Amino acid sequence: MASANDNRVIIFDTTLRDGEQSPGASMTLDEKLRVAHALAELKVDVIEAGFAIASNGDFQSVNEIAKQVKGPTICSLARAAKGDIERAAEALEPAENKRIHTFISTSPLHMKYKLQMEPERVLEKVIESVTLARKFTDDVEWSAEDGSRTEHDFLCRCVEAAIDAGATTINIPDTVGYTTPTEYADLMTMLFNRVPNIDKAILSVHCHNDLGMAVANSISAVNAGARQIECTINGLGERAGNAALEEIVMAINTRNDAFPFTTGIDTTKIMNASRLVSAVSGFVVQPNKAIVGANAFAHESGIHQDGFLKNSETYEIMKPETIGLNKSSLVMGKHSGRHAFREKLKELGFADLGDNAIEDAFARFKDLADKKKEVYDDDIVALVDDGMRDNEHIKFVGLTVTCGSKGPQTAELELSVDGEVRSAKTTGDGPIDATFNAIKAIYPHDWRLKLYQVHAVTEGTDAQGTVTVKLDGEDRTVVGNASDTDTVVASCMAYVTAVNKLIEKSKKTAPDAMAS
Ligand SMILES: CC(=O)SCCNC(=O)CCNC(=O)[C@H](O)C(C)(C)COP(=O)(O)OP(=O)(O)OC[C@H]1O[C@@H](n2cnc3c(N)ncnc32)[C@H](O)[C@@H]1OP(=O)(O)O
Ligand SMILES: CC(C)C(=O)C(=O)O
Repeated sequence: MASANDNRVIIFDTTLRDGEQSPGASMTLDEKLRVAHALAELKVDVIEAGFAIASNGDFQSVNEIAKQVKGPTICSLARAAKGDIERAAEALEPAENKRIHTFISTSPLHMKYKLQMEPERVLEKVIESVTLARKFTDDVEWSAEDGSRTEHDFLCRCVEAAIDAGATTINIPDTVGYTTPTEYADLMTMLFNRVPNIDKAILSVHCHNDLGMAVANSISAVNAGARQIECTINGLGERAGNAALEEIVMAINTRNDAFPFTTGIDTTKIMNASRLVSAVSGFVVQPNKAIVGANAFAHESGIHQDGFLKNSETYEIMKPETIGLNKSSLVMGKHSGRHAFREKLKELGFADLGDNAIEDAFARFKDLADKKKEVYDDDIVALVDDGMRDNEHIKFVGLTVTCGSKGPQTAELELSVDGEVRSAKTTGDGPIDATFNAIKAIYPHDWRLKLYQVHAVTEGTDAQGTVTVKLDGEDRTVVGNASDTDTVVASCMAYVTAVNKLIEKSKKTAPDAMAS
């Protein structure tokens, strides 16, 4: 086991206990098991699986995790109460490695108002609870709840008594996220200096984020000799949350010169764990969240994108693969420049576009970016394709539709196919369906309509309707866009654009023998 003499920091994950205490974050048994397996893959050292006395459901979760999840030590929380400790022991019974984590408040405020106990009674409870827990396992953690607001003399007495009673880990929580990095480090130093048997236990920290300092406080305590950090995925937890596991681990990993410690964490599993916890807890990760936010490895500004493309280290201090992300993303928006635009075009399969076509498309991209928050890949494909309409095999000539409640809805369509005008008159379930049927009658194909979307680009009854059509070809999906004040005409043109793209693509991929 790690001690203050070596640099290995124990990662104690409490996503399933303190994380689940976030209002609205309750998880089902199945969800908890999935998270526990993800935590084992991440190689956390300890999983606090729940608070066994809290409910039958919590008991069952701890018990199933203890049965099924191999690798990490499995832990249950318990108050300084016989029933809590016995229930925790029962739930943990099947675990290969089990820990009972018992706690009681030690600050004057908590003892007086919450527990309504004299300090001497609290001290007795510390000894009784740790002694009882040790009957079930050699691995007992004792926490001084509200430890950072506890009087030093009393804290030292409690810690010494807990270690004497058999606690192997001593946790000093900053329960209400009140401490500061320097103050918390000094508290650790004070304990190392004043508690005579402190070398017989690992000193642990558990920080809340009420002032946004949970990660800084945790690392500062490790600098002062603590060797266990209690944390959660995505910083989930009571109120403003707990210290975020991914931030702690990546701070140690990235700034090992400043924080010369190691953890057992497989960082490539971080993203997976983060996404899972977000999905099961329903707590969306904010886009600008460190490490796992959607923007943590995304660049939109032209100057940053240019620097990043020349050397990613100009704007990235970590490699996305380190946390299990495929790659960084270049987000295209109004702040993007030509370097990123060219790169995006290459990514989208337009590697052979000439300089003029790129300039032209870039100008149209900037116009679009002024109107839209983010320009998606499909938008870029559509605007490049719009500029290449010269390659059209099928051209729109004219359309008349009859619609209304008396039906049937009919479309009379004229298209020019490779220069020859063809027409068809068809019915359908509404004017759009009738029109699309007419296109199929003129140019028969099996391609499937994947998406049909209409939105107005201007206001009023004369608004331009922009239609997006996605067609699924044999090996490629294409998008066709078109705008017109007549939505049915725009729909027809968007569909025809998509058909033209699939014809172009199938020509390019056709074997020579067939082409000749
Ligand atoms: C800082 C933390 O995160 S601590 C963990 C917080 N997590 C939770 O509370 C989630 C699970 N909790 C629960 O399900 C319930 O609170 C239970 C089952 C534990 C207890 O429920 P109840 O018996 O109804 O008690 P209730 O929650 O209303 O009050 C807590 C009682 O525990 C006492 N208590 C609180 N902490 C401790 C402790 N560490 N050791 C002993 N007693 C404690 C309180 O003084 C209070 O006692 P009282 O009933 O004599 O006044
Ligand atoms: C029970 C302890 C560890 C806790 O969650 C806290 O003090 O925040």
